[in-house]
Amino acid sequence: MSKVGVFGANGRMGRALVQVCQEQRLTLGAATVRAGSNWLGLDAGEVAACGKLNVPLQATSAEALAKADVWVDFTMPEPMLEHLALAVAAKKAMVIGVTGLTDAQYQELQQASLQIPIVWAPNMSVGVNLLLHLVQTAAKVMGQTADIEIIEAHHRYKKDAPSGTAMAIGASIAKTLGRDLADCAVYGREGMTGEREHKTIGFATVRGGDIIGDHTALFADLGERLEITHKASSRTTFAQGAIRAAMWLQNKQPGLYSMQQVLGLTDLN
Ligand SMILES: NC(=O)C1=CN([C@@H]2O[C@H](COP(=O)(O)OP(=O)(O)OC[C@H]3O[C@@H](n4cnc5c(N)ncnc54)[C@H](OP(=O)(O)O)[C@@H]3O)[C@@H](O)[C@H]2O)C=CC1
Ligand SMILES: O=C(O)C1=N[C@H](C(=O)O)C[C@H](O)C1
Repeated sequence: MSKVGVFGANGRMGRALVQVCQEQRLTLGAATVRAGSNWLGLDAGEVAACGKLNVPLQATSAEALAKADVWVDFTMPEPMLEHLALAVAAKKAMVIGVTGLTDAQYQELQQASLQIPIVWAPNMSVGVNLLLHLVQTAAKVMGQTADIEIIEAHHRYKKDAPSGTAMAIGASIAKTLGRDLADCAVYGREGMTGEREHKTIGFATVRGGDIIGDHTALFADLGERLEITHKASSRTTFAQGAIRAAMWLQNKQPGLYSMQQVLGLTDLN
């Protein structure tokens, strides 16, 4: 069984990942935090409130990477790319949940996947990955006449917008309708915007409190509307998905794999 390593183990998702490793009796090989962090040396299990695991939080380094077989990263784009370079050098598999990547950053991730196996997904929950299929069916049936809007809500601490999941929903719908999301996306509206342009896909972002993550794809036509909504009520759902991906990566060849592949959802449509 692979030993799991967690980058950013003091973060919201980092702590959820340590908890899930403990619940599933997996071996947490190492857990890292940024160099100079106040959390250095604390026990990863105690920080995650799941009991002492005798895994001290350490700074990310080649030495730390050697302690696990597969590394999970829910940090931020820039540190994630630094972690990725270390993983490539050490030939370690990676599960990456970081969102808000620029095109150039995503291309770096793709390049790294020529050398190591990587799962990257903006949302690791089963429900959202199913939703990504359901919206394709809705788009096929209603997408030519309905107005399509994607609404997402997250906690006050979230740094990127729209969420990575909202972007993936938009991309999935646009692809089904033969549209280019870069051309048809509208990110928020203000002032005298004029009437809605029919073939656009709108995005609305809500930020507040401790909302874990809500996403709605709205297909609004004249006389009726369809709303497909997913609401996460715990970060555990994302962490369980990530750990499932980590186990799935065992003995995989280098490549960039999706959560759809991990969950066996690739031939639903
Ligand atoms: N794919 C999915 O299913 C999900 C994806 N996410 C994504 O995961 C990411 C993290 O979310 P969340 O856990 O809420 O965020 P947090 O802010 O709670 O955690 C971020 C972690 O990254 C570390 N970090 C940030 N900047 C740096 C840096 N420059 N160098 C080293 N470490 C750094 C933080 O360390 P420090 O405390 O020292 O700053 C912390 O450990 C986001 O991109 C989010 O969108 C979230 C949930 C689900
Ligand atoms: O930052 C978060 O919290 C989340 N981010 C992901 C995203 O940007 O889609 C997934 C999830 O909704 C939680």
